[in-house]
Amino acid sequence: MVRPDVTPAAPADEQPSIGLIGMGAMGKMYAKCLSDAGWKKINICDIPEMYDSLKATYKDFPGIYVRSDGHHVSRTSDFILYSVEAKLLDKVVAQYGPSTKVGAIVAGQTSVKAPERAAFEQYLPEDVHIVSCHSLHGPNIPTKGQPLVLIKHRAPDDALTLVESILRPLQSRYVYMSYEEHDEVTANTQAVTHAAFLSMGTAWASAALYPWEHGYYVGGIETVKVNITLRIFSNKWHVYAGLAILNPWARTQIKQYAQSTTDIFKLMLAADENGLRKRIYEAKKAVFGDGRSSVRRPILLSESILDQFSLGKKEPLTDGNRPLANSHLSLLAMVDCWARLGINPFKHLELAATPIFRMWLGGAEYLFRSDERLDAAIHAALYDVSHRYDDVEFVVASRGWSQCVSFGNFDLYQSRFQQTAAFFESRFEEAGRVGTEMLEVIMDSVELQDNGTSD
Ligand SMILES: NC(=O)C1=CN([C@@H]2O[C@H](COP(=O)(O)OP(=O)(O)OC[C@H]3O[C@@H](n4cnc5c(N)ncnc54)[C@H](OP(=O)(O)O)[C@@H]3O)[C@@H](O)[C@H]2O)C=CC1
Ligand SMILES: O=C(O)C(=O)Cc1ccc(O)cc1
Repeated sequence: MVRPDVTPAAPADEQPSIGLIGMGAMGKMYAKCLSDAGWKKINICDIPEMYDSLKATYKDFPGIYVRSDGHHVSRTSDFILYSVEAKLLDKVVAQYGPSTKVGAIVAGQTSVKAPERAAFEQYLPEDVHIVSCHSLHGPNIPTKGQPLVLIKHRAPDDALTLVESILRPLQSRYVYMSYEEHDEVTANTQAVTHAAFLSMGTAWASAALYPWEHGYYVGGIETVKVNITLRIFSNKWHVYAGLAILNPWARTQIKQYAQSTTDIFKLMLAADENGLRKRIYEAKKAVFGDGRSSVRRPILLSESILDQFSLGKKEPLTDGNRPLANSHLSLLAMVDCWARLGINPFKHLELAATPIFRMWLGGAEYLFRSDERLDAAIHAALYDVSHRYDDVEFVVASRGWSQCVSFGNFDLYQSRFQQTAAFFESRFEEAGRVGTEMLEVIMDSVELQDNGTSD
């Protein structure tokens, strides 16, 4: 029996055997980190066709054993983590779940938990435990300090302690939730945030416009929009499709985002200044408070920091000596959507924010905390038509993504995603590098603030 508080310093015969099924981006990240830390019995597999290439990749990794399939991994491991596509999970667990070793603990890395829970409950034998997890960040972000959700679903306390011990080398911050809480929170944070960036990408691709090349989307929060959009489209489509389509809460959030976008755009077209100001300022009050009592320190995105990460080599277009105003429809709609759904994004920020959600909330806060900036956006939305072409594409794109998610259509999602991704593909390498640097610098500056050392 393995001690629940075991560490990688323990002799190999006292260590738990760890099983990783699915050796894509996330499986690889976990294998490397756990092996580097000194866990000595890590069984891995992907689909059988990948066996030889996995053997070659891991030949020099101490403690990593490539197995022929998930049956072998399941039969030999005390802790088994499935890191496969959400849509395939049911099939994969149906196949290998019944082979799980008696008394083992099973987890899933799946970004959406409703189908994972159903598959585990249906196919795992009664004599195995379920303690699931979810790293709330992509595979290219350092794991240290990032939220790692742990879900003790069907297990004694000791099983949770053992999972904590096994995953401790990631140095992530454990966040404890139930399966239901997980899906509600990630619908509020990830799914609706992705809807905004997917819509921006599709809008720019539909307009055949590389946003950083024309001086409009250069510098400040425009840099966040461009870099995160490209980051999302360079990731795997199935990650975003799964967490939006299979999450029972997500379609409501994404639908409201598209509705907020449309409603605001109608007020813009009607040049209804009173109506638009009222709606935006009510949303601001609901999400950011009345400005008199600041309950928390702002995220503080700094223009000077963000400017360093712009993909655009052009100077931003200006109006006199100010940067050209943008309606920031995507951000106005985001805050309106949070307000209408009664979502408090700051509650999620403290508990379970992904780096992308943190950046997006930072962008919203940057715009909404300053009445001067917000008024400039409202004024541009009503009277400056230079962004109208982009805004109309954005409305169409956001409704298209919402429909695609509510139809639950994976094929349509894949086509939409890949079509837009193809438009941006030539810049993925640069955008990935610059985007990672940007996220790291912003996360470091947040850490400094949290430690009270930024002043
Ligand atoms: N990427 C991200 O940013 C994050 C992803 N996640 C979640 O983690 C999970 C994995 O994502 P990610 O690693 O990015 O995706 P990948 O597509 O990179 O990896 C999934 C892997 O599982 C393999 N697989 C499929 N079927 C089987 C099987 N029967 N036996 C063994 N392996 C199989 C796939 O093979 P094949 O390609 O041939 O299908 C693929 O190599 C998903 O559920 C995702 O939602 C969670 C946090 C962040
Ligand atoms: O940070 C984000 O929202 C990302 O896009 C990366 C990501 C994708 C899927 C997850 O389950 C967790 C993180």
